[in-house]
Amino acid sequence: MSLVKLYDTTLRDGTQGEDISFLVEDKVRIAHMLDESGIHYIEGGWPGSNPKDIAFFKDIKKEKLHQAKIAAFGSTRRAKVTPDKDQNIRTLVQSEADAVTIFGKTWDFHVHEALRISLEENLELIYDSLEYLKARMPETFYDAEHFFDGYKANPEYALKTLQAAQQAGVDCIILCDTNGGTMPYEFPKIIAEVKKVITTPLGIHTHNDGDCAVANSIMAVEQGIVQVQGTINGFGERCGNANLCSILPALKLKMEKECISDEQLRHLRELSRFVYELANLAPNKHQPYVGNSAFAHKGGVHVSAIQRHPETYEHIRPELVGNNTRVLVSDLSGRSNILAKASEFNLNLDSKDPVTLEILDNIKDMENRGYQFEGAEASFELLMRRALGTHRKFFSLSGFRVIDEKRHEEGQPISEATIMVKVGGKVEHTAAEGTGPVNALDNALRKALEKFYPRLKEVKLHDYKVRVLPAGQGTASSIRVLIESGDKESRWGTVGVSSNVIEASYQALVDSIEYKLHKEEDAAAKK
Ligand SMILES: CC(=O)SCCNC(=O)CCNC(=O)[C@H](O)C(C)(C)COP(=O)(O)OP(=O)(O)OC[C@H]1O[C@@H](n2cnc3c(N)ncnc32)[C@H](O)[C@@H]1OP(=O)(O)O
Ligand SMILES: CC(=O)C(=O)O
Repeated sequence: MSLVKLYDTTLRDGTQGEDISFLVEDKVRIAHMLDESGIHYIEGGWPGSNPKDIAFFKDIKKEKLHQAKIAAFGSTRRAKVTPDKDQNIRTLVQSEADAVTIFGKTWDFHVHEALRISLEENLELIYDSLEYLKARMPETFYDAEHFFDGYKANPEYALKTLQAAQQAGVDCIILCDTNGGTMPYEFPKIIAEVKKVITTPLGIHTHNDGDCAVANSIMAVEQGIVQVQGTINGFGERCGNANLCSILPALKLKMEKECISDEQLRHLRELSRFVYELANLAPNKHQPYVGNSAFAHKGGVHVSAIQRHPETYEHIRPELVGNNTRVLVSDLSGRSNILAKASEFNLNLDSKDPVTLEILDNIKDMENRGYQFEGAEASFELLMRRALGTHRKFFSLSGFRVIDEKRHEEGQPISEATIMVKVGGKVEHTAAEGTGPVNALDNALRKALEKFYPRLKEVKLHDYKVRVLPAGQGTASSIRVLIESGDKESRWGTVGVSSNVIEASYQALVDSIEYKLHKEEDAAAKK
């Protein structure tokens, strides 16, 4: 197995992505996580850009990392100054990073248009910036910006820029697909031409504008490239950078390259979610390898087959990257989906039991009426319990009333709910206010029930989604409400459907409460 060095630029190029920003403390936490995950180089930022990035390099010096090296990023010197006078180059040296990476121009068009200097002057910029840094930094890398576009426009000049970097003695020359439009089939020929004149180790840095960043990085590794740059979750400028969460398992599991350990790979999903969390973004559920849907099976035929052998519809074992197989329930289900779910919920169900078919028919009918169980597994579990006769009715509703009152044109409406419930023969009548009618109803219902079931206090409402179902009846359309609730241990989803948004919300709220009460009862029975 040959070694591929991983170079993460989440903290630099990743933050060039729209909506991505990290505090210095977040950057330090992410750096620790990347270090534990076996990443060899962590590009922490551009110290010549802003005080936050300078602070990162200062703070990270105080931290103990296991093996990762910290790299500082910048550009070649400005045209009219020598490296020792160039503020950007000086801050790179002052960062005291373990490695430095600077980008320079490869594409003659960029030299003319962006720098507005001669081609010869650009070669001088590259050479003497790198020579200066090489003498002062432990390791020096050169990002050949727009290498592939530059090569296609003027191969002779593009190679001359790489030669200037090689003459300055850099440790690695990184070929960048900066505009992200190069196609995988272009890589073998271009890299073979580079290797004819460049003996310095080569790296790859790709962007995802043509949706080929991961494929292009893999092609480059196939051509003998030894450093792969990318970001966690593919964060980065425009459409993002090459996604290391896809490249890592590809290198390890498909190409058998030495890069990180099996144990580190098993934490890949955790790493992905940690970075989403600190970026304050919802994880992409369809993300390959690490997303919630990456190993989620919906079609009945698929579910039947994976139960016989997982490899029928899974390209790797999900556990290898810290993920797991999921079975979804919908109108595309067959008996296998129902049986898999029953076993997941510890419910006894046999494939020959007529209840299995009854549940399946019920789901298909309900999905036709607008219910959706994919995001509402708790409602589905309750539906199964009802069919199996193991559902317990913890309370019954005697009635509720919700009032929304707006007293002035400019004033906020006031919402109030009253509810009457019966619990074991006792009647409870409560009222509560809320920030809206559904919140008021939720507050009143909990207030009434918490007296009997105090552990309901632990339940928090995490998400509330309303979807108008496409029946074309305007404000008289059917409404689907999906609620996500949770306690200290877990989260669960419930669903309600009605032409009345309050009724749809009530159904989803009641399912959420009943699910929690069943969960508590089952846990108590186990003890
Ligand atoms: C492909 C990449 O992702 S490269 C990284 C891009 N990332 C960023 O730009 C984020 C951080 N950038 C910044 O904070 C700012 O742009 C700074 C501090 C670096 C520079 O700010 P300013 O001095 O105001 O310049 P500005 O942002 O307008 O950039 C244009 C300048 O960069 C120069 N420049 C661009 N690329 C290079 C290069 N490779 N080498 C030297 N100079 C360069 C241009 O010639 C121009 O200088 P001029 O105005 O003197 O002609
Ligand atoms: C250097 C860099 O980030 C790029 O070329 O995309």
